[in-house]
Amino acid sequence: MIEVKELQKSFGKLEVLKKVTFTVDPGETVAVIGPSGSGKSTMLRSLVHLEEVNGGSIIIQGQALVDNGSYAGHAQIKGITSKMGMVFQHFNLFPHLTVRGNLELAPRTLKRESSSEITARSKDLLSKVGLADKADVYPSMLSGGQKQRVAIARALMLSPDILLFDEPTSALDPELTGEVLRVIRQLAEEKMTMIIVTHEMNFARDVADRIIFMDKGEIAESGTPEQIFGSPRLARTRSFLKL
Ligand SMILES: Nc1ncnc2c1ncn2[C@@H]1O[C@H](COP(=O)(O)OP(=O)(O)OP(=O)(O)O)[C@@H](O)[C@H]1O
Repeated sequence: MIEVKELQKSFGKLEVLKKVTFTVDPGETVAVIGPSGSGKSTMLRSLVHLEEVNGGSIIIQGQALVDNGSYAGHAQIKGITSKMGMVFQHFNLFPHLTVRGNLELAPRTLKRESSSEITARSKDLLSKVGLADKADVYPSMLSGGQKQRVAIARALMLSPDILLFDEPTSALDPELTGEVLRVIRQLAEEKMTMIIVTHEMNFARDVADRIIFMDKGEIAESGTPEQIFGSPRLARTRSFLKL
């Protein structure tokens, strides 16, 4: 369970998040849509402590990352964020490591399990994203869609309870988005808890259990895909979506 309460964030005088409140249940896939600059990425980055907020609370599986504007201690923050994986728009792979090296770096640094267990999981996860034959190549040899699938496999290496995606297909040529969305769809079917910031409206409609529409730092509207895409009451979303 993710609970976000009255989250506030400003960059200087610019108020980017204005008391944003929502919850995500275990196993739920939530898509976050909205115009450019509405605060979607800032909200997502706050959940994994890549941004520090100025007010409000973020409670992940009952543990407060930030409670009424006060951050938990370093160890608790590390414990909470280690349960979350993040996939970025620009993949953020390490160029000097092979695909396998990218997947295995974090688990090998943490040394929580044996080398052979780590190798076995990276092999499994590369098969899961359809890249079993790419283990030993460097990211520069891969297409954008392949890079993003490696990034998803890497995020899964630490067996996260929650996966966050920040516009995972926005940097891809249109013909490469399908292969990435297929992997995310499979994770949704497996009931991974996910928040996906996306501009892919058809994907949001097909895969999300719930859609949050952000506008000017606020949650303007939220609901099931049927409500968002079908209801005449959701006028702001419908106008944004040009429905
Ligand atoms: N580090 C920063 N310093 C100053 N302003 C920032 C910073 N990061 C984001 N902003 C500003 O905060 C606002 C919200 O940005 P954010 O990236 O969260 O929006 P977004 O909804 O994800 O937009 P997009 O769909 O274009 O990615 C924007 O006006 C942006 O310029």
